[in-house]
Parts: sequence; C-alpha cells; structure tokens
Amino acid sequence: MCAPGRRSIAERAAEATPSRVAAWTGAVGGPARFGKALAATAAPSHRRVKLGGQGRAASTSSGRPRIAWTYAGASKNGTRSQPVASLPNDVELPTTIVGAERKVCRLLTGNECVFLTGPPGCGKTHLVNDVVKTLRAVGLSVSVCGSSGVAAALVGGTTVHAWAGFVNGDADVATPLETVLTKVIPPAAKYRMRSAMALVIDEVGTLSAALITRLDVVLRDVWRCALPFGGLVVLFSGDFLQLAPPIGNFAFLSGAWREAFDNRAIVLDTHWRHINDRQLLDVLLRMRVGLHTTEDIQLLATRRSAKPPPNAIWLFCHTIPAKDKNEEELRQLPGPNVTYHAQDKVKVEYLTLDSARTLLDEGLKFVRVLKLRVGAVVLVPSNCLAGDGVPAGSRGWCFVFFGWGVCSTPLYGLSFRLGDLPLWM
Ligand SMILES: Nc1ncnc2c1ncn2[C@@H]1O[C@H](COP(=O)(O)OP(=O)(O)OP(=O)(O)O)[C@@H](O)[C@H]1O
Repeated sequence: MCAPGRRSIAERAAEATPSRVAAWTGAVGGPARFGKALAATAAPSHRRVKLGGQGRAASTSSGRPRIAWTYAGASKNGTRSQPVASLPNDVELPTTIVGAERKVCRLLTGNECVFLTGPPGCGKTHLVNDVVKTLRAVGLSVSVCGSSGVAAALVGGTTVHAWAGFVNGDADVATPLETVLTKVIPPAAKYRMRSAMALVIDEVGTLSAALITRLDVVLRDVWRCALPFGGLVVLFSGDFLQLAPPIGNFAFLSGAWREAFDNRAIVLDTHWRHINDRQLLDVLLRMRVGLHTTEDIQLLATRRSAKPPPNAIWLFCHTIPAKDKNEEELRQLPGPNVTYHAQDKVKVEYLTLDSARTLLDEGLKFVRVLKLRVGAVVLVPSNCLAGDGVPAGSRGWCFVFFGWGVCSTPLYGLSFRLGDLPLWM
C-alpha cells in the first residue's frame, strides 16, 4: 500500500519505461519458485528465467498500459522481496546501428553474455559506450562499470567494487560469503543489482578470477537464480594480453566465466589508435604477443633521451611524483593560476550528494581542485570530446582564459593539435 499522494514503485517504473519498450516484466518470487530457475540451467539459449511474481499493468499519462515491477510478499530477508528487473523479450533495435555494435546489441538483448576483446586501440571502449547508449535508448537499465576508477571514468560508470557494494574493496572477495551478503553489501547496492537488466564491465582483464567468482555468487544470491551472474546478462570487455590482474589469476579462469562465455568472444581487429603510424603499430602488436624483434627494441631505444624535449610526456608509476612534476612545471610558467573546482551532481535516488562525492573522490581519483596557467599542457583523459573529433589521449595547451558575464569561474580555451591541424575548443 502506498501512502496517498505517493506513487508505487510499479507506477514509477511504468512511467520511466520509454514508449519504445513494450514492457518491463515483474520478476519476484519466493523460494518455491527457485526450482524453476535451477531447471533453466539446462537451457542456456534462453538463459534468463522470470522468477514469478506479478507483473502489474500500470497506465501512464499517455494511457498506454505497461507492465512494471511489483513486490510479491515479504520473505525472511526483507530485501529479498525487492523486484528484479528482467529483459523484455521484444526489444526493437534501431535500424541505424550496424556492424559489431548491432551484433553485440542483438546478442545481449537475446540474453547471451558477450566477451569483447581485441588489441589496444581497436575500439573496445568506444564500442562499449555505443552499445550502452543504444541499449539505454531502447529503454533497458544498464549498469556500467570499469575494473578501476580510470577505466570506469572512460565508460561513465563506477568501479565494480562500488557497484556491487564491496565496500571493503578486495577484502570482501576473501571474507566469508554469508558475511558479505548479510553485513557488507548495503541494501542500495542490492537494489542496484536487482534493477539492472544488463551489466557492462570494461577493462575486465585486470580483474581477478576470485573477484569474478565472488560477483557471480553474490548475483546468484541477490537474483535468487542459479544461472551465471544470477541470469543477469553481461558484456565484459578487455584484452588479456595487455595487463594482468595485480593480484590473483586471470578472470577467464573463474568457473563463472566458462559458464557464461565458454570459449566465445567477439574480437575487434580494426586499429584506430595508431592508424597513422603503421611502424609503431606493428611494434606494439608484436610486443603484445611477446614476439618483438631486436629491431623493435632498437627502434624503441632511439626514443630514449638524456634531455627530453619540453613537450615530452612523463610517465610515473605513482600519483605523488606525478603531482609533484605537474606542480613543478606549472610553477615555471608565467602568469597567475586559474583554479577550477569540481562540481558533483547526483542523478540517482539512492545516493546523497555527500556519499556520491566520497565515492567519486575515492573511486575515480580525479582531482577536486585543478590549477592551470596559460601555456599549461593538458591531456584529454577520456573519450568525452570524441564527438568533437578529439580522441582520448590528445594533448593540448591552455592559450587563454575568458571571464564570462557574472560567472566566477572563467571559461578557458584549448588548442589541440591533431596532425598538422590545430583544433580550437
Ligand atoms: N569506430 C570508431 N570510429 C572512430 N574512432 C574510433 C572507433 N573506435 C575507436 N575509435 C577511436 O580509437 C581510439 C581507441 O579506441 P578505444 O579506446 O575504444 O580502444 P580500446 O580497444 O578500448 O583500447 P585499449 O585496449 O587500449 O583500452 C579512441 O580514440 C577512439 O575514439
């Protein structure tokens, strides 16, 4: 029962359902229905099984009836009576999407898990972003994660740990499962897991097999379904020939991985990043598989210099020396600092601004206060400007700062050099 004037979750879900989606199906159930889900393991081509519960038709302002989530009575664990999202059967993909994007979207909406891989710069993250955009546009609730804060930022998501509510980080992989389920994972995270129709994880190569296994068993419990990842359809993307997990075994050694993907993968093979430098691309591709030649090493050695040019990018293994170097370079530039303060916004109901701020600060490690000066070199860390033709990793420099009306934060302009063409932002 809802208090007068307050709308039920079913009504709110129905209103949030875009008109292009025929229905969201209610899927809740008690232990008696669990057997159905277990039986479904024998039919992998139709992986997701509705666990029962009463889908309730709710009409919207347009009068179109929709089916939305409902509760199906209380269970021993109160949170278990929360609704579970499930993929609609009849998702209609836009005719404009083609190629690999179409293939991945068709597999996912057909309840097939997808592992997307390929060499560096072949567009895995780019494709993941496109797929997420398309699936959301047709009304699916898609959770997006990266294996690290930076990987998450590139796909506009959160870390896997944050999404799953592993608030103690990797410690929650080793803690007994029952403790993690009952005492660690907050209700908000369980709600998040139950609300997702698809889960996307980019840069999965650096996650350990133990983490994948833990995620799998947690989702099986939260969804009350014995299928891999509880029946949640997943898109994992990454390249196992780039970085190994810092701790533990490769993710593909997890039993859940084999159950979800077997040996199947979609492999991208168009090289976008070094498209204009075939020689470097060949060296990198040989290094990736450990087949680099003496000539490759000699070629890379020519890039070594006792006196690096002023525009060289410095790489550090740790944040503190990188920050110190940035400060040092900034001090050498003339003119005053122009300071920018990050402004966080919350778009979801289950987070307060303060908790979102803590999550962003801890997870993404982006600076809260950024100081720049005219002449400072900047680097685009994500594909946020890809729509303007500026790929991730592009370098630019601040050439002027504008004051604008009564705004206290000045606008700034950047010039990015792409080949010989300066692009003014
Ligand atoms: N289909 C595409 N059209 C245009 N540009 C693309 C396309 N796919 C990728 N790119 C560009 O190529 C660059 C590399 O893409 P991306 O970062 O997605 O590759 P990746 O395979 O994820 O790389 P890595 O393995 O290093 O993470 C990006 O700048 C991206 O904008």
